[in-house]
Amino acid sequence: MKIDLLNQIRETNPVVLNISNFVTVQDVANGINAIGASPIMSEEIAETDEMVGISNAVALNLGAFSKPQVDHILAMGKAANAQHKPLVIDPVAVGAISYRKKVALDLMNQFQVDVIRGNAGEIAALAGVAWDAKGIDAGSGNQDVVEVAKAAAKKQNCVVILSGETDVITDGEHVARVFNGTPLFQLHVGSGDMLSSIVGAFCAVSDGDYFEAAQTACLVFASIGQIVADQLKEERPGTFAARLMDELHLASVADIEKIAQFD
Ligand SMILES: Nc1ncnc2c1ncn2[C@@H]1O[C@H](COP(=O)(O)OP(=O)(O)O)[C@@H](O)[C@H]1O
Ligand SMILES: Cc1ncsc1CCOP(=O)(O)O
Ligand SMILES: [Mg+2]
Repeated sequence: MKIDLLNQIRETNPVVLNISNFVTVQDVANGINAIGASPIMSEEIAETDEMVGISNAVALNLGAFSKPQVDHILAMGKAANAQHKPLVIDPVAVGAISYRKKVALDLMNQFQVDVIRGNAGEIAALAGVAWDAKGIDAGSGNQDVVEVAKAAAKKQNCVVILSGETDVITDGEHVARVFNGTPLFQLHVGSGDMLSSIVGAFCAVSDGDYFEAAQTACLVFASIGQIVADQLKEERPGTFAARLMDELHLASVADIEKIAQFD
């Protein structure tokens, strides 16, 4: 685990280009900014090549797309591949809505993603494993999440992050787990979207080791959430969200090393 990648983000301020969703766009932009990278959002297909050209990573969020946006997402994924920019996808609710699953799989047949970041319900759907997903949430299932994540990674030939109480990160062979975090993340819509784009920031400074970038992003994000939760005496979702932004900016590598739990 190379927690020092956090300092590299802060030193080099990489540009993370996002197709976001209207629900969480501001959280995602501010989350990227607070951790030390530079967000840019796009909603116009005509600017795709130029946008990808100025970016150090591309994050595609499938949270609330319309048909024209699917064309835009496709163009963005293809441009990221053509320009050798790291590509992350967040397949929001593909476990709950069959149309979304079909669109996500069609897209991933037409470009190669480097990292998929989803919750258990989403990753199980992409792996073709039975799971009872619930809307944007993970839902429930009794399959081993490590095996689910590995199956998805092998199928899509990329790194997969299956996030949750424990984050599982795998390239289909190697597996890492992050045990930090807080259930307060579940009380803030957009936690997963923020993580996915922050994974993009870590990929941008990773020299092509996306497995390491994905692990480190999970450890840093979950640990920062845990630091905030430890400051609160009770469950306060609003305060959690505001302080999460503060700590994304303030937390040091040493702060994270003190509480990091992973294998
Ligand atoms: N029960 C939990 N305990 C600790 N951390 C959690 C828990 N649930 C989610 N997280 C953390 O919340 C962040 C967002 O993940 P997740 O909730 O799985 O995404 P999504 O919002 O897409 O469903 C991750 O950093 C994950 O580690
Ligand atoms: C509520 C909602 N509806 C469509 S996208 C979205 C946000 C999902 O955010 P996250 O997966 O990060 O909780
Ligand atoms: Mg999500």
